[in-house]
Amino acid sequence: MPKGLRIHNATKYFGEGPNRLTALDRVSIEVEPGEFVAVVGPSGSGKSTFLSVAGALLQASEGEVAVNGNSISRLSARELSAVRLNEIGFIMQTSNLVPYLNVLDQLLLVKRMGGKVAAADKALARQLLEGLGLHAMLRSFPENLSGGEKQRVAIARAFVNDPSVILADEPTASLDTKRAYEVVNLIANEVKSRRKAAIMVTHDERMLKHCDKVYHMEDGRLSLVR
Ligand SMILES: Nc1ncnc2c1ncn2[C@@H]1O[C@H](COP(=O)(O)OP(=O)(O)OP(=O)(O)O)[C@@H](O)[C@H]1O
Repeated sequence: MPKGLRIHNATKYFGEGPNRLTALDRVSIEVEPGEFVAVVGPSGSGKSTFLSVAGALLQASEGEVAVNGNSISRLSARELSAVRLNEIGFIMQTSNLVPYLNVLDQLLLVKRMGGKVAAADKALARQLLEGLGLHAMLRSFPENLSGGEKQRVAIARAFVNDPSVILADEPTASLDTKRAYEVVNLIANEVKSRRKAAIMVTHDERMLKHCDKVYHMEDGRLSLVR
């Protein structure tokens, strides 16, 4: 099966019987390694549900999801958790850094969740942080970082397990325009150079120029805009 992210006819229902709501309606998408796609759409259209299904946080009610060539549609909760740790990097609206860990340790914490931290892990963590312009801040704590710097740490953290897929949910929501451009540009650069399949949900049309494709979500249906 091809690498990257493949979703075929994914439908997600919430509730049952007459209260059943179709949050995702036969959604299909293929994102290749090195491809950065955006998903835009109104509030309540299903974007968060879509990212949750793509990121193994929620199972689709129907349809197929494959990550890095492996179907995740029939995995146990434990197996899904391993997929999330090893194959998916999440970047959220706010950086969600651990207040009492310095910048380097924010990344090493993720490595520790997967087992022992090797010298190569530390080297990758440093390389990512330095590539994102944080070389002078490896020992800084979150309280001493600006919003843009915190979000750059969150980007590095998403890449540190070398996942196949990067999912970003409104990563610029808490930033001013200049910082927002910087952050999206940095995500795009890392996605390209490290060959990740990446999806960004955004309300901000100005960020779309960094993306290879743009999809629109409406009433749980996904369509290609460009
Ligand atoms: N856990 C849930 N249980 C029941 N309904 C849900 C659940 N999660 C989402 N929904 C419903 O599914 C639909 C899609 O919601 P979703 O959060 O995916 O939209 P969204 O496009 O991300 O919205 P926003 O931009 O406001 O975050 C909405 O009608 C929402 O109320």
